Amino acid sequence: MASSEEDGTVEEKENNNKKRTKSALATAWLTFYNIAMTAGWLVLAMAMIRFYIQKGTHKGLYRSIARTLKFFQTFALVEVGHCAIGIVRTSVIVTGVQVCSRIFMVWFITNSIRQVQSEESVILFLVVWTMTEITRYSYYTFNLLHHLPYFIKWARYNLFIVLYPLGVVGELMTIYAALPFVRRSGMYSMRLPNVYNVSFDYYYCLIIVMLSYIPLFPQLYFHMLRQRRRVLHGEVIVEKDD
Ligand SMILES: CCCCCCCCCCCCC[C@@H](O)CC(=O)SCCNC(=O)CCNC(=O)[C@H](O)C(C)(C)COP(=O)(O)OP(=O)(O)OC[C@H]1O[C@@H](n2cnc3c(N)ncnc32)[C@H](O)[C@@H]1OP(=O)(O)O
Repeated sequence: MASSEEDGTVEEKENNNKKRTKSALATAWLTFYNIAMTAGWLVLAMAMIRFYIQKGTHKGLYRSIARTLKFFQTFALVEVGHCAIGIVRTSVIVTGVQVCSRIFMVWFITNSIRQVQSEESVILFLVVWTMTEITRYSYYTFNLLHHLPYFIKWARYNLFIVLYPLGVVGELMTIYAALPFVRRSGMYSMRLPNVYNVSFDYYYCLIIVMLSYIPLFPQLYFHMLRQRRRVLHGEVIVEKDD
């Protein structure tokens, strides 16, 4: 009897130790990840400012930062993994929609369609993304280190009110500007007849993507408004499971 109680205690201790090691590892990884991402987006901000000061135009800016942007935005896919394995308390779906829509914008629109790279709308979403990500990743970093300055917390949960819609405007205008080039070139499309007997039109796919902002964006925006109430005003919010 005594020995089984002792066994139970040893097991509990081992489990607690495992949990502590797991959470210390997770915290170490998240701290490293958030510092790297803050640095990455800061590098992008500096590169954009330097380009504009030197050239006095936004034309060519996208090409000059394309590699860094593609790297850091694509790396954000790791965040879907963070949610899936439970090391951050965020919905996989919310994070997945946010990250995938950005990756789609970078790889399948801006990177693929050279003609849109000099549009003002590209600069709009680039500036907005950069401001958001520097704030967001530095918020997570300072929060993990338990030294969160109030202005970063304030910026994280207030700036999005304006930046989120502005980013959406930039993204939608860029996709809209891409439509004529996509239609003319027939890129990423498959016409019948072909060996697979499948037809796909990227032009209509882009229209569907644009329309999908109507149901999806409000969900992301209201999610952030709920987070804002929870973090800044201490409201207890019960989120539905994924
Ligand atoms: C393939 C075809 C695709 C077609 C797509 C169709 C379109 C769909 C529409 C999409 C529209 C998107 C538009 C968008 O791209 C435009 C812009 O982004 S403009 C710029 C403005 N944007 C923003 O402000 C972004 C706001 N969004 C986000 O911050 C995140 O993406 C979001 C997932 C929404 C964040 O939600 P989350 O629930 O994570 O909020 P919190 O930051 O408050 O975090 C909750 C808790 O988790 C902890 N956490 C999260 N991540 C980390 C991390 N990396 N390290 C450490 N801790 C982390 C956080 O601290 C919170 O913890 P606690 O609960 O303890 O406080």
